[in-house]
Amino acid sequence: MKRVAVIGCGNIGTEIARAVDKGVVRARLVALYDIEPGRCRRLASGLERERPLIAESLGQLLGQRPDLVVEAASQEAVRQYGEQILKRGIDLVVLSVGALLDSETRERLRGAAEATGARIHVPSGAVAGLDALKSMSLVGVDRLVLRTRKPPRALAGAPGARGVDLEGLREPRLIYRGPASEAVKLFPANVNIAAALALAAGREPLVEIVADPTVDRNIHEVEAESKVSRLHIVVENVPSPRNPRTSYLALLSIIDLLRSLTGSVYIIAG
Ligand SMILES: NC(=O)C1=CN([C@@H]2O[C@H](COP(=O)(O)OP(=O)(O)OC[C@H]3O[C@@H](n4cnc5c(N)ncnc54)[C@H](OP(=O)(O)O)[C@@H]3O)[C@@H](O)[C@H]2O)C=CC1
Ligand SMILES: O=C([O-])CC(=O)C(=O)O
Repeated sequence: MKRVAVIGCGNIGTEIARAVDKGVVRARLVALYDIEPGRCRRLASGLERERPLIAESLGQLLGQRPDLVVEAASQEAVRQYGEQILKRGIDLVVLSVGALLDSETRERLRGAAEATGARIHVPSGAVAGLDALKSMSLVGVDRLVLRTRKPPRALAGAPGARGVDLEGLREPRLIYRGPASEAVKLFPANVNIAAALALAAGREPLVEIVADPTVDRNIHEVEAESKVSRLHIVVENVPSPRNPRTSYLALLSIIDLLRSLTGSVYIIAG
């Protein structure tokens, strides 16, 4: 069985650990790491099958010889640890995909991966259509737009929503319009999918974010045009139970990716 280690013991790290513990992902969970080790201890205490090492550093985590490391922490964590993991020849699943829109970080990680043959994996998250976008990118995507509509509480705390009276909103309000590379800095926990779209399409989407008190779902609309196809996809997602920012579909897409990477049947669809 593949050996998996997780960086970040918050919402998503917890879901991943539980999925491994329950056998939904057939792998061994060998190490956990977080800035705050107490979070890893709490998480590990709820696991039944195997107690992973609570690492005090990245070095200790890598000492457990993982085949795969999942970053479920922050864009900063991708910048801090990504290169060292890949340089050891270990595959990396990046959830804070926004970090990869910074060209310096992306090229550093790409260089490390190419040097060792390790791979960087990005989940499809809360959207669909990455498969078609990747195909369209072979002839060039001429236009790409992501319109994200979330209930105000899902946007609370984002640097880009500072100064907006989210609680007082009675009607939908456009609170951001601009390039994906800026959107992922201003809304780091809300539009990682903008980065996944950019990587698939080979160009940045224009991102619009609407705080909408009339909806209870996270809605993502993708429009793309190339000379071979026009794409229009709308995904209406139920928020995940523990974190309204994250769509439940995004959690499932991460579990599904891990099942593909650790199992013997590999269906490539994203
Ligand atoms: N690709 C996708 O589809 C999606 C990706 N995401 C992204 O995944 C990441 C995890 O999300 P989520 O689980 O909800 O976040 P949480 O905040 O619940 O958990 C993240 C944990 O990682 C810790 N952490 C942050 N930075 C570091 C670091 N440099 N080194 C070690 N630990 C660190 C945090 O500590 P502290 O709180 O002290 O910072 C926290 O305990 C986020 O970046 C989020 O934006 C989210 C949804 C969908
Ligand atoms: O889950 C969602 O709706 C999208 C999201 O938070 C992200 O991509 O960061």
